[in-house]
Amino acid sequence: MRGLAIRTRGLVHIYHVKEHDVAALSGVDLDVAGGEMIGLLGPSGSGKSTLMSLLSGVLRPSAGKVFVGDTEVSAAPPRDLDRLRATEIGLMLQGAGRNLLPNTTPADNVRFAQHPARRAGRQLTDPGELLAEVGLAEHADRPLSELTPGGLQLAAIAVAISSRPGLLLCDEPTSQLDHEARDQVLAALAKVNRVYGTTVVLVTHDPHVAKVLPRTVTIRDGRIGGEGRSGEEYAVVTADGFLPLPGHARDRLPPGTLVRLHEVDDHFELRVEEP
Ligand SMILES: Nc1ncnc2c1ncn2[C@@H]1O[C@H](COP(=O)(O)OP(=O)(O)OP(=O)(O)O)[C@@H](O)[C@H]1O
Repeated sequence: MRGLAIRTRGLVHIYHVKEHDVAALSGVDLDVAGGEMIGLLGPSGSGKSTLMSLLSGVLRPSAGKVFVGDTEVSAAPPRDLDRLRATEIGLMLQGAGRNLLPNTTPADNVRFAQHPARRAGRQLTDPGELLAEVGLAEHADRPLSELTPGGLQLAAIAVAISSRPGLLLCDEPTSQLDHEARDQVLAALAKVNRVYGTTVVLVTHDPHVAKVLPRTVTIRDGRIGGEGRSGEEYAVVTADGFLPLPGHARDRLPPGTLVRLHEVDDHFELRVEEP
């Protein structure tokens, strides 16, 4: 039962588009302990999917480093990345269908997904057992077309964990599901995390999902804009000493506002200098 830790330092990613460059991430320092389950939150376009692609080695950062366990993903040669994704990093793309082969069954999908891990010499769990773990025992050999949207998402989870990876990355696993299906998907992910110690990182826009996660990290404008721990919101000091303001404070403290940081007994106070 080993979950892989994540460490990113000074992570920058720039997309080069024809006429201009887009800075999707502008210096992300993120630490996730092995065996944690965290949510990545943030407005559309803030850089969450880019961060997931960098963690899985699908993209290489423009600058900075990504470590997953002992592997420096940001510097690993393609062959090592292929092996890592076949065995140690499970990736669930947004939309169940993108993770599944159509016109087949959940069991066929898991079996197919296990090929690369089998070639890498990994000991593998029986597809039926994996599907039972996520709650799909009765649907293992049914055509995918008979599954509900929630069932398809559970099948996608089984595919993503088919090699028993140490890290599971899920992009919006509960989007477009009704409440019951959302809770089943969340329960399946929590089980993978709890029973196998797999580190789980999931992107979500759903406040309900964010609320039930022990830790959330909010990405804003390509940086870590804050963290939530058991429902409490925190700002996070960056490696170079910056402190991003939480969204609600930003509205009241426009750029250029002068503030003073006072140390008072055992805490700090932020005082706004009146113009
Ligand atoms: N392939 C690409 N080429 C150019 N720009 C891109 C590309 N992918 C993302 N971007 C830009 O990078 C920034 C971050 O995008 P990203 O998809 O990582 O954000 P996101 O937080 O995942 O958004 P969403 O919640 O809408 O999925 C955005 O400005 C986006 O337009």
